Amino acid sequence: MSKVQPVLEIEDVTVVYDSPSGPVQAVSDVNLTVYPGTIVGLIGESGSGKSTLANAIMRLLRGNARLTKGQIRVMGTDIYALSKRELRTFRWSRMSMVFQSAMTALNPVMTVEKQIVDTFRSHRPQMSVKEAKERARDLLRLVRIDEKHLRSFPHELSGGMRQRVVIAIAIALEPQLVIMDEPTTALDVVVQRSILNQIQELQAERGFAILFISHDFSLVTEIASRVAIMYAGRMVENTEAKVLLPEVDHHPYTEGLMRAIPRLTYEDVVIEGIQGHPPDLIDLPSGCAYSPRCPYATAACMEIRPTLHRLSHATIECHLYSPTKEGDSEWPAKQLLYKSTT
Ligand SMILES: Nc1ncnc2c1ncn2[C@@H]1O[C@H](COP(=O)(O)OP(=O)(O)OP(=O)(O)O)[C@@H](O)[C@H]1O
Ligand code: NI
Repeated sequence: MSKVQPVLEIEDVTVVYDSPSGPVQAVSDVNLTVYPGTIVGLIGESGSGKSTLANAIMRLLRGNARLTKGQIRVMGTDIYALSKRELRTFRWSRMSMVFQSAMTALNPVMTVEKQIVDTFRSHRPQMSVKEAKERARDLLRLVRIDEKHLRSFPHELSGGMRQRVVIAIAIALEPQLVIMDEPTTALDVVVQRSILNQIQELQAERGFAILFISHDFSLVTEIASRVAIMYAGRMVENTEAKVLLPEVDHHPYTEGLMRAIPRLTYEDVVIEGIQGHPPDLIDLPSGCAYSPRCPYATAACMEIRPTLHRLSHATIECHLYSPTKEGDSEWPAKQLLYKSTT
């Protein structure tokens, strides 16, 4: 089998926000690879660094944000080695992003048609206005919006329609990678469902890869084949989605997220949240960032930062899965906890 070139390779990426109280470590030593035509989910609670990582990939870090370490390659190209001009052509034609709020992504004083036509014309100057208009009509049809809305302004559309327009613009130039940062969060459940189906259909038809960001665990496991889990700026686990089951070994944080999904019992809905709060990103603990909340944590976890351990179904950054800890009571062990609780 020949080696498939990944669409996205993130290597040891660290992003810091400078703040008056010190550097905020929003993303720390993150690694991630996305292959063509796949959907990778990125989850983690609010403030875990998901959007910061997305902006770093798109080279959209602004103001006090700095990429201090690492490399990001899209289709083999180092995004940070591109000139400004090269980056402009690269963005939207090779990689694009769907932001959470369609209102901020769209120009309020421009018709839908004009926005799509402009996207084509700015990247493909040789394309005639007539052809760009035809393409705009095709795109709207693709996202199932009546072509009469070509003449609509964003405020004349429903939230769901606006997000469909944003998705249409994101895939207009046929990029190989589309980053979707909470693309349906602002919408009600029914619209959310229909847009999600639409995203899956478009992806299957056009074959682009998606990095799908969400804090909704069940949504992500439904749409993605792999799931990357962030905690306090670190990617603590990268797993196949289909093995996200209670009986399979995962990071304790992933286990906590799984337990936090509402489950129907005979009488009631049981939601077991994760106790405690994420750490202060200005003053990260020296050991495992999750240790203060982790039911398995030992003194060693508080002091020594775990490294990534490769299991057959997942890569997990946790001392539980270190092969060298055996027989050493200093290190956490799952069996002990299971025994004590059953
Ligand atoms: N401009 C900024 N200056 C300082 N800190 C920032 C800035 N922007 C974000 N942060 C901090 O960086 C961390 C990561 O934020 P980020 O928005 O990437 O998280 P997120 O996982 O996308 O969260 P959410 O689910 O709420 O969108 C947070 O602690 C946030 O407070
Ligand atoms: Ni975010």
